[in-house]
Amino acid sequence: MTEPDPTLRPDRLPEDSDRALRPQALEEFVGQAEARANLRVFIESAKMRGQAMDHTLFHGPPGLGKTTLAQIMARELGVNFKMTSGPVLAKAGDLAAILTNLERNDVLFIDEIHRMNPAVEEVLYPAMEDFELDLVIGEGPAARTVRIELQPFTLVGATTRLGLLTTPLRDRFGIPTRLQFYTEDELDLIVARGARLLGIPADPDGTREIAKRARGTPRIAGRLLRRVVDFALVEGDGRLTRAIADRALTRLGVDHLGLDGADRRYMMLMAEHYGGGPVGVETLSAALSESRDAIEEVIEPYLLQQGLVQRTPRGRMLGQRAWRHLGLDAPPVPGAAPPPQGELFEDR
Ligand SMILES: Nc1ncnc2c1ncn2[C@@H]1O[C@H](COP(=O)(O)OP(=O)(O)OP(=O)(O)O)[C@@H](O)[C@H]1O
Ligand SMILES: [Mg+2]
Repeated sequence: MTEPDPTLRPDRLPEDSDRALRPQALEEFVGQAEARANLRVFIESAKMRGQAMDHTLFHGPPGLGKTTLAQIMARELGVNFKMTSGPVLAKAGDLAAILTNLERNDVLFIDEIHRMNPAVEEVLYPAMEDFELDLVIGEGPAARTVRIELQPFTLVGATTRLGLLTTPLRDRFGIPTRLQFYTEDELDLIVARGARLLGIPADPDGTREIAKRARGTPRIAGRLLRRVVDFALVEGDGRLTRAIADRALTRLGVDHLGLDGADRRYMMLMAEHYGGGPVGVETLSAALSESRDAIEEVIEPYLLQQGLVQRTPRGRMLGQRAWRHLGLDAPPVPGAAPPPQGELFEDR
């Protein structure tokens, strides 16, 4: 089985740390209109009050802008941005050290907050609630607790798996914000902006072609843009046209819905081996040699959003649209009316 091209997956790659395409201000951030409008109000209000903004949780599939929004928040609030992640905070002391070093109203960003060690999470509760830290000094009978006052701060958490957050942690976020997949129009704006920043002239139907095939995800849009620019420079005349975009994306294995090899393998497996389902995620995971997490976090959210796959209590099912996309006939549903198109008693 060939490995999927990492360009096409929303997972993080080193090239994402390239700041060129990352929006720096809320004004520049395209899409997520509702979240953006609300954040604007909460940021302005915190500034007017001179207080730390309420703790904010961003959740949603990878590559939709959680980290970007956290950085923008700090910049708009005019405070420092400190960043860490759940798996990195091994001991309670690691988090305590970070918290005691925060300045007034700073933003502390904890990525993958669902992967925090429970002992570390306990430290976070009083810190979030009362800006206090309870530290245990010494061991055994001599151990005592000291309370340390912290500067007020804003915790910004990010997670791709809201369901894995403990209830007490989730309840301590005043501003939970779900990020949605982007529309084609929004991605078109993002790609056009990216082309401008990369200094490449672009036709409107060239950027549109990338937007259509970016799987609703700005991170993928940015990567596809870079690859199309490579083709435009080497095989075209340096202009991002629809023809160049189509040729580049087809060469990368991105189909016209933006699905890549891993998406199609997932759908084909369901169609050919399980009659379209229902089939359990563990079974799919074993058959595809993909981790269950990768299937649930990376592959499925977009397929679900597009109505290509459905989640049922008995497992995953292929939608009608997926059968059509794969160019296959869906099996007849027992007891259902025959399909409207074609002859009623057509001999098949
Ligand atoms: N609204 C947007 N407009 C333009 N570019 C965006 C937007 N949102 C995200 N991006 C770009 O997409 C890339 C991914 O964004 P980001 O790293 O913030 O995603 P994420 O949600 O934190 O992903 P992960 O779950 O993997 O951490 C970044 O390079 C950023 O420049
Ligand atoms: Mg991130």
